[in-house]
Amino acid sequence: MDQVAALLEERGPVLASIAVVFTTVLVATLLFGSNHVSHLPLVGSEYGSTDKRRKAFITNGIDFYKKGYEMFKSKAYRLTALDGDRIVIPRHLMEEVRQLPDDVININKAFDIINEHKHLQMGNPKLTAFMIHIIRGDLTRGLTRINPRLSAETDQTIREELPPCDDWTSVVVYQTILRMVAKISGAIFIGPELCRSEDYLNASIGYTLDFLNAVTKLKQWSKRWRWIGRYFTPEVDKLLSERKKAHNFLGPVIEQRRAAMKAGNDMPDDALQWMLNKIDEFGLSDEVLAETQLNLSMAAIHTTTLTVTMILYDLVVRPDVIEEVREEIRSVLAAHDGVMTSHALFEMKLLDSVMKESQRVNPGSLVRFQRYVDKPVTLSDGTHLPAGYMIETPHALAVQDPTVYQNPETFDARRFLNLRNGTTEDLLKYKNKEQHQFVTVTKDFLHFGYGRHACPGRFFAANEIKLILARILLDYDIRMPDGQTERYANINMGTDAFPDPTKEILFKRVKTAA
Ligand code: HEM
Repeated sequence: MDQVAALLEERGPVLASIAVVFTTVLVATLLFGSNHVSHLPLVGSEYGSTDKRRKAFITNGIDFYKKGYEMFKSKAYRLTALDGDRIVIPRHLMEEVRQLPDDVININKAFDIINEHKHLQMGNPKLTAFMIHIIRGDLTRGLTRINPRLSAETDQTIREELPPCDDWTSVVVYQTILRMVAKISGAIFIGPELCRSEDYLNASIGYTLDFLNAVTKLKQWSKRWRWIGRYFTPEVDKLLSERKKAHNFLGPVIEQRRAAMKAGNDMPDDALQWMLNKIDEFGLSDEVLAETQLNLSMAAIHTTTLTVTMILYDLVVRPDVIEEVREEIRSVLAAHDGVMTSHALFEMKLLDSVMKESQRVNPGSLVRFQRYVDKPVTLSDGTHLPAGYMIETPHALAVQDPTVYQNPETFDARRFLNLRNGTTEDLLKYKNKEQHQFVTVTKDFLHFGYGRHACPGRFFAANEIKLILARILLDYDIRMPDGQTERYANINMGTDAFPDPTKEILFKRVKTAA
């Protein structure tokens, strides 16, 4: 005892310092350690264990987000989704979060988790980087040059895909628009002949559906059993066999292009060629090139189709809006010698407003900006994001919040037009009112995501959507089937909402003066 007393007397200050440092490290680890999240409130805790919360999320997911939004508008919170705990980031922190580097919040790893890439043999980050490079550098930059072709393809495809419609004719909207979008996009992705082949259409349309089916079915297995569940999920085998078929179709197409290049022929101006021109620079094989084409279709075709279908469902129950939009299209075209140039499309500002309002009212997914936290980080308000967690933001709730947009429950065709030209009060107080355009991403409107990974295809999509809608509205009258006046309800699946793909509307060709 005496020895201990002597030691304490002699080394007391040193031991005390060690104790202070040890305690500080311990407290800091507990508070901000890589997996520490208890400072974030947990929505749904009343359901009990993680497994019970996960099950409750399957049926009440939307309520979880709504509750979290009401309770913690300006604070991050947690909830347990299908793949485990997620951290939901409030709108005001998005400006800060979007600037975090990719090695801190990672979109590719988020897609790996959301889309079950490991089990579906997908998710090559080099391929994704290559595809984004082509979309940004060749497709978007070339839009003004490409637009006349896109416009001609749109006119031709609408004539091909719609029946004659000499009298009122019923059309299944989603299916028809899907083929239109696949052909029109395909004309720019792979060329105007191949995009019309049924093999290409099957690959570009069917593959995405097979992929969505496989992911949905696989997710029904609990996360820890998916590696084995994959072998009992026929939808996964279907996806893999369809991928093989798509490669069998695309392989020879690529070989022919290579042979034509070697022979010094004039080469087409399409995404396949832009890819061939740059693939060596990226050190990728022709096999990966075929996969890149498939991924391009997956990113582009269904997203664009869902958007056009939603807009048509919104418009068909509002004949007065159709008339106003039509007037705008006619007067813009008159000022542009009847040609749908990129500038003419930009001038269709009411149409742009209708498109954005349709996205606001039908946000598709409740959440956006899904990222995987790869390295822990603490935000300026003290919110700690531990590594290994998924983060996201409740976009759908923000765009329907009366403090963000006035009378959010009303479909106001002119909402974004009036915000752009300053005739409505802008609750968001943007200095640059052009931020209310369809293609603009802001922390308040994340339909196309946000930050450096915001959808790179949105400029192409916006042009294509405007061209399709403008041509349909100019050449056809549309109306609901007899006796129906209500907009077709969306189908809710978990936290996503889709337009009903089975619904029909009536088309009749507008008689032009002889
Ligand atoms: C209206 C149609 C479309 C919608 C609603 C849409 C929506 C989105 C969203 C929400 C993201 C995630 C962004 C983020 O989390 O920050 C995204 C990413 C992406 N989109 Fe789109 N998209 C559309 C059309 C297209 C088209 C036409 C293309 C190709 C031409 C395309 C290519 C991509 C790619 C490659 C990414 C990944 C970007 C990255 O990882 O950096 N999208 N899109």
